[in-house]
Amino acid sequence: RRPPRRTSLVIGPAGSGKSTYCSGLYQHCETVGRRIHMVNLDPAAEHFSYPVSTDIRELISLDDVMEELGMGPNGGLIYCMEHLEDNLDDWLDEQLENYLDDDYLVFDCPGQIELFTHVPVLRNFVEYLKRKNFTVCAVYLLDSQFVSDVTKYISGCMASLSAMIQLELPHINILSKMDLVSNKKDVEDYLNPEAQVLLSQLNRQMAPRFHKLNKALAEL
Ligand SMILES: Nc1nc2c(ncn2[C@@H]2O[C@H](COP(=O)(O)OP(=O)(O)OP(=O)(O)O)[C@@H](O)[C@H]2O)c(=O)[nH]1
Repeated sequence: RRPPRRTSLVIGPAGSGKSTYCSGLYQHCETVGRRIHMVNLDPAAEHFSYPVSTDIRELISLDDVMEELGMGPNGGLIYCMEHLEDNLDDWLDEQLENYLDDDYLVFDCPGQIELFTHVPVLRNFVEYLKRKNFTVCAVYLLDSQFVSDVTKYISGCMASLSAMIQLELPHINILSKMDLVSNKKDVEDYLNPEAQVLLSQLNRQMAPRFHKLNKALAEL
């Protein structure tokens, strides 16, 4: 049996820094002599700061779908991803044949949160990769502004947790845009937060009728 091939799925909300992370990772691998290929899975992407080896837009692009089917950007995106799903066993199979077993593949995904919270497309994509003998890791980018305030922190954690549950993959959270954080100590406080501290911060900001909900969230 061949050893598993390695890949990661770069996910996270729109604008969280996925493409920038991919670009940094590409440069790092180039420097250390590791063969890496970047796969663009965003049918709406236009500019890249890394060389794209395989591009979903060769199969389908959001512009074409919106123009030809009269769909809006979100419905069109889901349509494109479902089209990809329907073409995994031919189009993507053919693309993956170009790579060697030891090559590292990185999939730069679209930022629409529904793709990794409740729509099954990415989940099915992951199952496909596993069938093809890939080990898959989820890399979840979160803008560091989400660790500047307790309500944003809860919302950021919930979105990440939802991706963890939906994809069931080894999961790495990465805080992006750390250079924009003026007080690094604030971030440290959120890395291993005490439930009780979160709860009292939440309760201070919110009306008493939310206190029971806050307690349940802080415990989670
Ligand atoms: N200051 C700073 N800006 C960053 C950093 N990472 C990303 N950005 C900026 O944030 C914006 C969005 O970054 P992208 O890498 O395009 O984010 P994305 O998640 O790929 O975006 P979508 O594909 O549209 O979902 C760009 O203007 C980047 O230059 C960072 O570490 N620091």
